[in-house]
Amino acid sequence: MAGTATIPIIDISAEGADQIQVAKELVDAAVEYGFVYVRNAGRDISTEQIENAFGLSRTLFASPLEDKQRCKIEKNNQGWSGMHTETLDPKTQRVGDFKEGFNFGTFKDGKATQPIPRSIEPHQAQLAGFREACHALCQKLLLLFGIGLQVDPPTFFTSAHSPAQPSGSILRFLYYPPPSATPTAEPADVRAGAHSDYGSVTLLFRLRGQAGLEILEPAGTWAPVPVTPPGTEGDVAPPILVNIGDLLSYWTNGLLRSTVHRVSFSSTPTPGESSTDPRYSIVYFCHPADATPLAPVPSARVAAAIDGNVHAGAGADKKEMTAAEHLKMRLSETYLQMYAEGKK
Ligand SMILES: O=C(O)CCC(=O)C(=O)O
Ligand SMILES: [Fe+2]
Repeated sequence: MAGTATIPIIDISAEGADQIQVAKELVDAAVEYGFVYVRNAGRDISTEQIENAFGLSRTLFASPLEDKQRCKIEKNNQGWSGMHTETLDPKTQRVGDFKEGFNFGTFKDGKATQPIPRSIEPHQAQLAGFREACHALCQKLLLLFGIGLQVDPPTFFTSAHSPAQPSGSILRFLYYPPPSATPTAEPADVRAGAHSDYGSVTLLFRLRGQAGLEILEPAGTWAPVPVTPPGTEGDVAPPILVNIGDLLSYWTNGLLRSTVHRVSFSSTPTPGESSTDPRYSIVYFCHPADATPLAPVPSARVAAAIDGNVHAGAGADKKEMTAAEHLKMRLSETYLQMYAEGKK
C-alpha cells in the first residue's frame, strides 16, 4: 500500500511474549512514529465490548437534538459538541470540524456523573465498563513505557495515572456525517483539523471500511492510516491505534513523539475503505491525575533527551506544571469561543 503510513504493529498480550522485548518495541515506535497499532485479539478489550460501544455511539448521536443540547460540553470538557463547535486547527480552518462528539468523564457505581442523553441512560454500566477497560489497557502501556525507558521505578507513570484520582481522562464518541449531508463542505475542509492529542496516551477504535485518519509525516506529507494494516486482516477486530499525546511528549523531553494527525474527507483511499459513509470512531484520552507535577522522569534516557531535544517543540521551553495546568492550556486553544465567552 504505497503512500500509507508506516506504523509498527505490536501484540502486547501475546501468550509467552517477552515483556522486555515488547517494551523495547513499544518505546522504539513511540520515539520514531508516535503511533503504534496494538493488535487486538480481544484479550485486553473484548470484541463484544467494542461492538457494544459503537452501538451506543450510534444510538447517542441519533438522539433528538434537544436531548443532545441539554448535555452541551462545558469547561470540564464533558458533554456533547455539535457540528463545527470544535476547531482543532484554528490557524488553517475556514470552518470548525465537520463532526459531533460526546465526552464522558468518570462514572460512579456504574452511573455517569454528568448529564447524558436519555437514549443511553439504560446502558451506563456498559459505558462505565468500557471506560474502565480502556484505562486498564493504558495502564498496561504506561508500565511498558516505564520498563522500556528504564524508569526507576518502572511504575512511575502508572502510579501517576491512578483511576481513583480526578484527572482529565475522557472517553469520547465521535460521529462524522457523510459528505452527502454536508454540502457546504469545500475541498480544503476537514472532518477533524490537524492536531496532536493533549494527554499521555490515546486509544483509537475505528470501524473497518471507514477511511479518513491521516498522520503528518516528517517530510510534511499526509499519510493515510489504514484501519486494517497488512497482516491483521484475519484478526477478530482491527488493531487499536495508540498514540502519544503532548503531555507525555513534554514529560519525556520530547523523546516520545506526539504526532500531528487529522481526519480528512478525501484521504487517498486504502483498498476496502471509503469516505462516503458516515464515520464513527471512539477515542480514550488517558491523562495523569490532575495534581501530578510533570517533574523530571527518573530515566537516564529521558534525561539525555533534554540536551538533544530529539523533536523540537514538545519539550523545548520546559517549565514545570501539573497535569491539570497542562490540559487547561491546551483546551483553551481548541475551544476558543467557549473560553472567550468565559472571560467576558
Ligand atoms: O476520529 C479519528 O479517527 C481521530 C480523532 C482524533 O484524532 C481525536 O479526537 O483526537
Ligand atoms: Fe487526535
